[in-house]
Amino acid sequence: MNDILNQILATKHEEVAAAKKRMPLAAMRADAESRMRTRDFEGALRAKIARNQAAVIAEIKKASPSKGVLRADFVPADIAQSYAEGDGAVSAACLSVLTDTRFFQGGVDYLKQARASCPLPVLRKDFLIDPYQVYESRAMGADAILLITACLDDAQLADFEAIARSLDMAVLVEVHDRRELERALRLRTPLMGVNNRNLRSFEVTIGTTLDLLGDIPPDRLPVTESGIIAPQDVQTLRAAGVQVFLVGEAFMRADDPGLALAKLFAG
Ligand SMILES: O=P(O)(O)OC[C@@H](O)[C@@H](O)c1c[nH]c2ccccc12
Repeated sequence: MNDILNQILATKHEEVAAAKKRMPLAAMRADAESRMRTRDFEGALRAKIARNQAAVIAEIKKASPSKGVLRADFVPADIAQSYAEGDGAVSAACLSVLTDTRFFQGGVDYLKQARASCPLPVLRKDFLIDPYQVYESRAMGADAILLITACLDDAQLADFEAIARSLDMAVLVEVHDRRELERALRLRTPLMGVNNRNLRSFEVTIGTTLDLLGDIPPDRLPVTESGIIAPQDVQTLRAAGVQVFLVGEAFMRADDPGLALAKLFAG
């Protein structure tokens, strides 16, 4: 069971313990609660959908444990601007920024820089295992957080969601199979992320989304995550009714990430 997810989670527990020593929970909470209003993450997705466009959550990710470094020339502010501009009528609805340093070479400053350089709502992409990190997410400026069902029990999911809501942040809940989906559906958030990548084996197939789609009730918004590389992937998923896409690698490997986004989602 010493798979990559377990290694990541063990590291997170150490990181959170250290962070609490630097800045105790009460102070972090006060910082989070003093922040200005969030940008409307769900609203930005729905605005694209209302215009009959795909709603793209464009990711800023330097590296990943499965692929190594994806982008050597990594300037988060430039990438964020490129995503926000897109090309012609096609641009990102929201951003996702990796803040994990150890496994994804991300960082808190990257999220701040990306958010400051464009008007888009920003998801903090990390492995949240402690309520402290929910406050920390808002304190660093995040408009939304990711909750990974595989990393959390039911009580934690509900608790973290409640804290996020109290801070006006959106919640993207991530699942990989039917059992996890059932648990995720007990939450209030409509944003149901289906990760096409198995976080334990790294196997990727958009079949995961196609498989689970029928079990997501119409009052929820399915978000397909990972492994969307080719226009054919987008066409297949759109034909099945998917409207929200979380894409990283395909854009990170391109010279101009916003142009790559526009090309992948053209037509
Ligand atoms: O780079 P890709 O294959 O387009 O995938 C993006 C995103 O879905 C992926 O980074 C991701 C999905 N869930 C996660 C949880 C933690 C870290 C990363 C992720």
